[in-house]
Amino acid sequence: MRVILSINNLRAVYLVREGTIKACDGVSFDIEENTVYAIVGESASGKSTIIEAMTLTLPPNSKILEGEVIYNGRDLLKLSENELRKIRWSEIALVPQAAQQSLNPTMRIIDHFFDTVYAHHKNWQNNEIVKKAEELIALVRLDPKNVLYSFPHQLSGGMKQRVLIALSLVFKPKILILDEPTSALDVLTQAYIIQLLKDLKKQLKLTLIFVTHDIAVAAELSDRISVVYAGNIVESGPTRDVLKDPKHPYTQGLVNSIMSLISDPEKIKGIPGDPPSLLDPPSGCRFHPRCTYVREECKKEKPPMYSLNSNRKVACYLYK
Ligand SMILES: Nc1ncnc2c1ncn2[C@@H]1O[C@H](COP(=O)(O)OP(=O)(O)OP(=O)(O)O)[C@@H](O)[C@H]1O
Repeated sequence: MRVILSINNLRAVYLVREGTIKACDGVSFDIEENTVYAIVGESASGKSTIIEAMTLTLPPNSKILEGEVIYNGRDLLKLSENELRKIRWSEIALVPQAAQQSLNPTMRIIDHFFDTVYAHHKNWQNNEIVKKAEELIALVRLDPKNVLYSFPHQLSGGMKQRVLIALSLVFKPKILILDEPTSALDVLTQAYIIQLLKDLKKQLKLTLIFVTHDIAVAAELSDRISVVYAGNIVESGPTRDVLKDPKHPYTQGLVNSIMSLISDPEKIKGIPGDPPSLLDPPSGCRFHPRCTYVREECKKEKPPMYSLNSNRKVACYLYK
C-alpha cells in the first residue's frame, strides 16, 4: 500500500520557565493510505504533541527542532502559512482533544459550518453550505433538522463528537487525525463512535490517525499501532501482532497489566516506578530506570528502531 504520510525524526519541545519539556523526541513512522493508525501511550507521554507537531498546530510556547513530515512529496514543515492553509482541512483535518469544548456555546451548529467555510476563504453560497452541512450531519447519523439548529449545550457528548467529525469532513480531507476521539464518552457511545469511524473510513476512503490512552480502543479500531513512552515511539507494527506478542519491555508491561485487569484483577503487576519528567528525562533509553532487562548501553545511548521484519519495529537493544 502507498505511504501517504511519512514522519521522520520529528523533535519538538515546549519552552517553560523551568526549562524545556522534551515531549516529542525523534519520532518516525509511516502511514499507509486508507488504513487506521493508532498512537497509544499513557497520559502526558507526548501523543498530542506528536500530532500537533505533524500538523503544525502546536501552541506558541513550543518549538519544532528538527524532522520532516512528508505529504505528497512535500515537507509540510517547510511550507508557507498560505500553502499550509490549502492543505489543512482540505487534505488533512484534525479533530483536537477535548474538541467538544471548542464548539462555541453561543453559536448554533449550522453557524460552525458557516464559520469553518468562511475561515478557509471558500466562496461557497450559503445554500451550498447548508446543503453540505445537512449531508455531513446525516452521514454521522444525526438528524440535520434538529441538530443543525441546536446550540452545543443541547447535545450530548457523543453527539458533539459526531458534529465535530462532520465539520472536519467539510472539505473532503484524505487524512483525518483525531486526538482521543472516544475519551470522556460512556462505553456504549465509544462503541458507536468506533463503528462510525470504521464506516466513514470505508465509505469515504479516508486514512485515519488517532491518539488514545486506551489500548482496547486501539485494538478495536486500528490496523497499525505505535506505542509511545516519554516522548519516544518504542514499538510499531500491525496492532494485532503488537498486542498479541509485544516486544518492547514497556509494551509488554502495558499489555500484561491490561490483560490481568481483564482476566484476574488480583494479579495486576503493573510497571514498577513512574514515567519520567520530560523536563529532565533519563539518558539513553528513557524507559531504562524501570526496565527489568536494563544493561549498560541502555543508559548511554538512545536505542535506534530495530526492524524485526518488514512490518515490526522496536527501539530496544534486546533486539540488536
Ligand atoms: N502548552 C504546553 N506547555 C508546556 N508543556 C506542555 C504543553 N502541552 C503539553 N505539555 C507537556 O508535554 C508533555 C506531553 O504532553 P502531551 O499532551 O503531548 O501528552 P499526551 O500523551 O497527549 O497526554 P494526554 O493524553 O494527557 O493529553 C507533558 O509533560 C505535558 O505536560
